[in-house]
Amino acid sequence: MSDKEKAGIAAARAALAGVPAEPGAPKQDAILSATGVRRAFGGLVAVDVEHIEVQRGAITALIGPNGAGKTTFFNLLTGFDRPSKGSWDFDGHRADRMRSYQVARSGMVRTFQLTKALSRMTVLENMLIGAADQRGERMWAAMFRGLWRGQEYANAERAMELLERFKLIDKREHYAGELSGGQRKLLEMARALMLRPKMIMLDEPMAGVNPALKQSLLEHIKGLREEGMTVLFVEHDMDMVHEIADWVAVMAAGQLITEGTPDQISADQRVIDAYLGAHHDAAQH
Ligand SMILES: Nc1ncnc2c1ncn2[C@@H]1O[C@H](COP(=O)(O)OP(=O)(O)OP(=O)(O)O)[C@@H](O)[C@H]1O
Repeated sequence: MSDKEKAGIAAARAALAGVPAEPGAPKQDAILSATGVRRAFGGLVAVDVEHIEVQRGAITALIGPNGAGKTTFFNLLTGFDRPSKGSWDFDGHRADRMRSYQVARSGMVRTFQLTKALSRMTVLENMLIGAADQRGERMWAAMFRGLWRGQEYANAERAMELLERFKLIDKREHYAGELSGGQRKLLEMARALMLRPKMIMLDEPMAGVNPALKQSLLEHIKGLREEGMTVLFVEHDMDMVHEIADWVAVMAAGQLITEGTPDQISADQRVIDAYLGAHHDAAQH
């Protein structure tokens, strides 16, 4: 483990050291703070989170059995769905009324459970599309060709740097559809970084990834914390949660049932009950 990595972990863990292991616990420096977030689909309440704070610069795992509401909560926070009620601040700004592209631009960027890589476009084109919601996509940019071009070159340079870092550089002219599941996950993470986010939200980054690439993905995620980024990820694989999470939040039936360090969470009877109670298949997921 490098010194930089050790320092990153130490800072994140120190910030969380005094935080009580209970739902909604206040954090020393919360980058995200949400209150009263509820989303119902007809009679089904998918999300009903009273309060949650996410510590800046830490890696937080969001776990819970299938159908607990984790993806729906991600969708709400990132503007891909609208809550029935609730409000939240991201990095000091009210974010619950923002559209998804505004959320991304404010520094909260997510990936999806099923990657959204466009299979009939090349890896490099996928990267450039990831940045497109900055200047290029806006109408006015077309009127200032020079500006737009400048942005494009900067984007291409950033894209190449990231492809190098994620070991996808040799694939840049390949169609994304030719990549393996794991490589697609890497591409999705690289693409999210085009926007230089403050917080990155990963929805099941390890699903469908072979063991060899898993380790590499883990290292990339740890690397994000070293750079000062905040990471919030949904994951079923408890080994992975143990290996990289500084903090764990647990959802069940739409609610945040508890929070704590990975060790505290594994020993928590409510968590054991939530997993074993409703969905026996969750452990194999
Ligand atoms: N668009 C929708 N319309 C109706 N019901 C929905 C919709 N999206 C989610 N749900 C329901 O909301 C509940 C929470 O689903 P969600 O996908 O958020 O759970 P999850 O914790 O992410 O599950 P998993 O771990 O399986 O991905 C589920 O009962 C699901 O069927």
